[in-house]
Amino acid sequence: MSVTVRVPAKVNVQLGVGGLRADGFHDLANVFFAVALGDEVTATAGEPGTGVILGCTGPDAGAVPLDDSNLAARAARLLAARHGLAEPDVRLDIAKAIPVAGGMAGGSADGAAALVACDALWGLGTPTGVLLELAAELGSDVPFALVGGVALGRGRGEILEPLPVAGTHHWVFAVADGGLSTPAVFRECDRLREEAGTGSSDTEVPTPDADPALLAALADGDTVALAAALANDLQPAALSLRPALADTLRAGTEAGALGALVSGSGPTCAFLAKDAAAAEAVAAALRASGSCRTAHATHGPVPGAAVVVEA
Ligand SMILES: C[C@](O)(CO)[C@H](O)COP(=O)(O)OP(=O)(O)OC[C@H]1O[C@@H](n2ccc(N)nc2=O)[C@H](O)[C@@H]1O
Ligand SMILES: Nc1ncnc2c1ncn2[C@@H]1O[C@H](COP(=O)(O)OP(=O)(O)OP(=O)(O)O)[C@@H](O)[C@H]1O
Repeated sequence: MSVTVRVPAKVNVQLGVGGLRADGFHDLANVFFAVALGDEVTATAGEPGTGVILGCTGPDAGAVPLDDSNLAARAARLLAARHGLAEPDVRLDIAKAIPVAGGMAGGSADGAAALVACDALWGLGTPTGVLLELAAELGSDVPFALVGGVALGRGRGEILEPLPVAGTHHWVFAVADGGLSTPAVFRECDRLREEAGTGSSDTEVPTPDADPALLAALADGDTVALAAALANDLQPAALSLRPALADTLRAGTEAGALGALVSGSGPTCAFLAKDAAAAEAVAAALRASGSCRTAHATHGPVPGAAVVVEA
């Protein structure tokens, strides 16, 4: 028996970053937006004693660790342990479309998908609240991949409030060569704040809040207003570590994108386009510009991790 779950990538349409907390995390005002570009994770019952076996396909499969650090494997073990089950015998096959270490929460998405797939495969019926708790244990971005749509994440991003939205927005994602480490980007953000003399701790940096203009644009389905309100406090840090991203942002804007920003911790760059045809044109221009490895047009918001096939 096997269960396949489809799970979205995210872009942060606002990423307000507070000061460094004593536990090493930053308080966020994190407006997550789920896009149709996504992974699929298939969980298949394994023979007794085989343990957790991982597989990954897709152009970037070689960059995905197929060991115990993989978030899909960690999710399967965490769910089994929560139900008092022994080491699970399960094969997890990841069809990878989300850029790896790209700031689009690809590993987190696979963790969320594995929770949902194993829950269905093992007939556990785990309540949503418990799945969200397990997701938060796996990482700050994992709960949103379960929920999808558009949501405001507070705390380190795991305390979610779904946001009212209207309509569909068309996005382009420019994928860079190589990834950026999320902790390194947060560290660079702190370093730049120290350098600017504003301080970097949570006693010095005000707690961020969601921008009312951004929330109104999302509620109204107004792409032009959303493009004007896009904001990412990690963008200066990502640009400092990878200055060439400025060329990518410029290339997409020159190709007619309404708005541009670095996605989360980067290095993927995200562009809003006025409609599907404009998104395809921006993606083609970005591919031709030589300022990124490839570019994908997609849309959102879309739902969170959900079963698509049970066989
Ligand atoms: C940049 C974002 O993708 C925006 O959604 C997330 O904040 C990152 O979420 P994530 O990759 O799930 O991060 P986690 O696995 O929870 O944490 C990895 C590391 O990122 C840093 N981190 C993460 C989240 C947060 N609110 N503050 C942080 O400082 C910490 O150094 C942490 O040790
Ligand atoms: N299933 C997975 N897919 C991809 N990377 C994974 C996975 N599990 C663990 N990893 C590890 O996590 C690192 C970060 O990968 P990921 O693709 O999640 O980055 P990201 O999209 O930048 O994350 P975020 O946006 O949540 O900060 C990878 O370099 C890899 O070592």
